[in-house]
Amino acid sequence: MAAAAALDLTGIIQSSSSPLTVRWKTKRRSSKNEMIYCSAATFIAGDVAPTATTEVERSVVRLGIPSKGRLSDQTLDLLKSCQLTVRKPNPRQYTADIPLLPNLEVWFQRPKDIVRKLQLGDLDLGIVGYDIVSEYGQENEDLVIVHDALQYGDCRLAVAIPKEGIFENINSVDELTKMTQWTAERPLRVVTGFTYLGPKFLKEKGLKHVAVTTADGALESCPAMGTADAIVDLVSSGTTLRENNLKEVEGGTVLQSQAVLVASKRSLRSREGVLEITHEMLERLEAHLRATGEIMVTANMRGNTAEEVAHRVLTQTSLCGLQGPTISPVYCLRDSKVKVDYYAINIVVPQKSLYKSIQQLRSIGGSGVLVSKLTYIFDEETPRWRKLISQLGM
Ligand SMILES: Nc1ncnc2c1ncn2[C@@H]1O[C@H](COP(=O)(O)OP(=O)(O)OP(=O)(O)O)[C@@H](O)[C@H]1O
Ligand SMILES: O=P(O)(O)OC[C@H]1O[C@H](OP(=O)(O)OP(=O)(O)O)[C@H](O)[C@@H]1O
Ligand SMILES: [Mg+2]
Repeated sequence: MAAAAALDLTGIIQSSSSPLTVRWKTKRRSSKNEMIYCSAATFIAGDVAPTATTEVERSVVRLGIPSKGRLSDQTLDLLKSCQLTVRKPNPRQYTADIPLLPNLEVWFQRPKDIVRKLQLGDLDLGIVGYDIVSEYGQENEDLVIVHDALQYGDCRLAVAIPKEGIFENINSVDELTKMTQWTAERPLRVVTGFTYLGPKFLKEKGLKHVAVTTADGALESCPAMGTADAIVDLVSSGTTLRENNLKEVEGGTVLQSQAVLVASKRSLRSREGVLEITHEMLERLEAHLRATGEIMVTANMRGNTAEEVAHRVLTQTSLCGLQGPTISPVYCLRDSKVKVDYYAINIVVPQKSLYKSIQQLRSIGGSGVLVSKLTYIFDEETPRWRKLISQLGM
């Protein structure tokens, strides 16, 4: 349900042949009375999907990242871990750059505006929650998920109802659908910030008499206030639901979400440099995320041959590495002769089994154990890149 909007033209910035390009702002009648600004020609009323507009001439590639909220710092941290540190001259500035990617501009935007601006052609790439891509992208064919699992911002969009009262014995969407008290006159009142996904899901589940309203935050308080019967909101740990006497219902998960890298197919196909930057970002993100939680262990071990040492190592369950251990001779000079008494072992092990690995190394004669963090693990060409290329028809 789109919020009502009042159009307020603030000044014509370009008026060439056609179409007319204007700068405008709308004031949404939402609970926060938020202002939405956009530099494009098409007017977006409330949450209606934007349509393509005249694009601003530019040669740089643009990446949108969240300007605030929980994803903002985590996105900057992730990019930094991939050596893609964002350099922002001052906190109130909305643009920044990444020294390693000179042809890229970083724009700090609200998550929903990132998705809108991707569709308008004002951004080429964005990092936001999958929930926001789904809600504001509304299955737009131009949007493509480049990396679907950046491993932060984990949550799900779910239906929740009060634990007690008329819902005491209702524990699934099926049971909710079968409740007889919802009628055209007294529908199930659902409050949600997801006014596209929420109603669509409830309709697909067969709920007939539903009245959806929207609010921007603290939705969990609505049932207790008496302003809604149920909510469709993001759930992560479940604490907010629990603290507000609400419960999720079985079969009530609308979608699972985490931070994703999303792009405009149009940009990838036709804007110079977008595909190359996307490839580099994807490679770095994948290699970094692959390395997260893994560590490199190096140890010395006495032995007669590399094979003999390898045999000892490979009999231990926590010492098998990614593809097996790398074992190399350690040379020393004895009686003017080059000898090999020790072998160096390099293995990548999961961080969570570090102590077990050290114990196993010691048990087979390992000493001088060094442990180092890994920045990247680059595999062969990533399946995500191949998938993207095929989605682009390239
Ligand atoms: N409790 C949560 N745990 C993990 N991720 C979450 C949680 N709530 C939301 N998210 C994810 O983080 C994104 C941003 O949420 P966040 O609440 O930080 O920003 P916002 O709702 O846009 O801003 P605000 O709440 O300040 O208005 C969401 O779109 C979702 O993908
Ligand atoms: O399951 P939990 O771990 O308790 O997290 C869920 C809560 O997190 C989000 O709210 P947020 O903190 O962003 O506040 P907001 O409603 O103001 O956006 C979401 O809207 C839920 O209210
Ligand atoms: Mg929030």
